[in-house]
Amino acid sequence: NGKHRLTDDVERIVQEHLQYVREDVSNGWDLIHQDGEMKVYRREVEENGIVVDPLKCFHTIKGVTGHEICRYFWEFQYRMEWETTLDSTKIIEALDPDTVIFFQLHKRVWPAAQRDSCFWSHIRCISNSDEDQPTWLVVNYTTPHPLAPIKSPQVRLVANVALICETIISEPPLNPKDIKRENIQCKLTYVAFVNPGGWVPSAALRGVAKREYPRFLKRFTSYVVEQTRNKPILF
Ligand SMILES: CCCc1ccc(-c2ccc(S(=O)(=O)CCO)cc2)cc1[C@H]1C[C@H]1c1ccccn1
Repeated sequence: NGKHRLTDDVERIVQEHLQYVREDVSNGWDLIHQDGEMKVYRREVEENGIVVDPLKCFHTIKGVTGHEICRYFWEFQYRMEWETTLDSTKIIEALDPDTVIFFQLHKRVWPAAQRDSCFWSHIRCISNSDEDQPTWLVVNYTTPHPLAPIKSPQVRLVANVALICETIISEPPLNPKDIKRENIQCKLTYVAFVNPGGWVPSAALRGVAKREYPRFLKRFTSYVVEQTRNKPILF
């Protein structure tokens, strides 16, 4: 794909996430939610009195591929179908076929001021030779943009989010064409570093995050299972 002004930034952040996704959550992370295969962990971190808790979620979803999960997460046209925490979303620039810039208005989290976000969103397939299936990922990373001016009373949040997916095929048939959805599953890791961009009562923000992240991940993954149920498998 074509080189653009953010090519180097995208490469650097993608590589950072590929390192970070391997770090285990044994020390310093609290398990804040578990629901079947979904496990949500959080570290309590404050920067200048602002809660910036990193979040890490592991989930295994039967019947879908990592490419399908990443595709529905990245594509603009599905966003408002699964995202319940947004007032609006739009693409303000396309940098290449796999990298676009979003501008989003987030629903107000009382008593905080309304947040908006502007981030590049990049989707990529990483073929790891030893594994049979490639890794698919999406990274959303805050960036300034002339078409997303910071306008009071909205507060610009700072987000660095990655969705990294592996596809597992159990009992692979001799002919890949015979693979059925009951033989595939996606193992996903979702990491979110969100700085609310201005002071929010820490207890309130921690409560919203503890409720909203599991809800959003459950809703999003269920949405992809529904949307792909009778469609050919996208590897
Ligand atoms: C005051 C700031 C609140 C707040 C704003 C925004 C976000 C947030 C940003 C980006 C992404 S995403 O995964 O990149 C999907 C893009 O649409 C998810 C969540 C999180 C919170 C924190 C509160 C947590 C939360 C988590 C999930 C959904 C909504 N809110």
